[in-house]
Amino acid sequence: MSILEVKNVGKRFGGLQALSDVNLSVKENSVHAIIGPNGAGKSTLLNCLVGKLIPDTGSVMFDGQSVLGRAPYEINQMGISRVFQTPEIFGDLTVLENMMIPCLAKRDGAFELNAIASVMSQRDILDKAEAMLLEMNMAEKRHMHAASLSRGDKRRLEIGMCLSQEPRLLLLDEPTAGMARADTNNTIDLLKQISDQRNITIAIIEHDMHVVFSLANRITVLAQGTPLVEDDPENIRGNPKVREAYLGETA
Ligand SMILES: Nc1ncnc2c1ncn2[C@@H]1O[C@H](COP(=O)(O)OP(=O)(O)OP(=O)(O)O)[C@@H](O)[C@H]1O
Repeated sequence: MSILEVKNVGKRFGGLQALSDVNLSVKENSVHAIIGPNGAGKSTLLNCLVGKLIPDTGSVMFDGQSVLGRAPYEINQMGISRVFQTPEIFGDLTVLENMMIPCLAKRDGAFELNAIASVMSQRDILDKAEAMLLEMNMAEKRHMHAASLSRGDKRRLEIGMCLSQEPRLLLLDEPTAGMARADTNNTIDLLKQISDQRNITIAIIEHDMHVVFSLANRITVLAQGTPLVEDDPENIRGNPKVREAYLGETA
């Protein structure tokens, strides 16, 4: 069963047709990668899924409900959580305080940063944040300032913060961009663990084919704003159309 259905989506920026006739069906509990050369429209598509952009044409349905016209926070509350290319964490707060923010937002629907101090004593929020840090293998770093974490750990923290909102669909925009190989491999292992142990669907935009083929069980290739092919990884790997679209990029 599909949890996300994109039908005939088009998006134009002035004279540039960034997306045209995009159809995408993401199966529940799958890891679905969206790949394609630079400028293919991957980020534009992702932005259409989370309410940052409104497509000119087509529909985007999540779990049977349209996301179009809804604000990003409403789409988030529907169960779609997004991890950005640059980690969106609060560098001046500790790892634990960062993790408490989405736990608070999940419980209360909103949060204020200065409320963190007063909720340090609230057992349920603290317990939830600590449990998530344990799951993310970051418990021993709970009192470090988030700014001092390695790139891989910042990403790990941000993924944990997204999961605290208990999303059904996790969207990842190049989660390993700029990482050293060791951090990339740790992130792959973390995402595998999340996919195996949680009732969650993952959609990932990624340039690193090592990451794509390590994680994805379905791949959509975008080229010039249109899906070129959607298939299982083993069929994508040797597809001549995909190789041609990448024009020498590793596919
Ligand atoms: N806000 C915007 N205004 C004008 N043009 C835009 C805007 N956003 C994206 N574009 C253009 O739309 C096209 C698709 O861009 P997009 O960022 O979606 O591609 P991408 O596949 O994510 O590329 P990359 O892999 O380099 O991140 C590009 O030609 C880009 O320059």
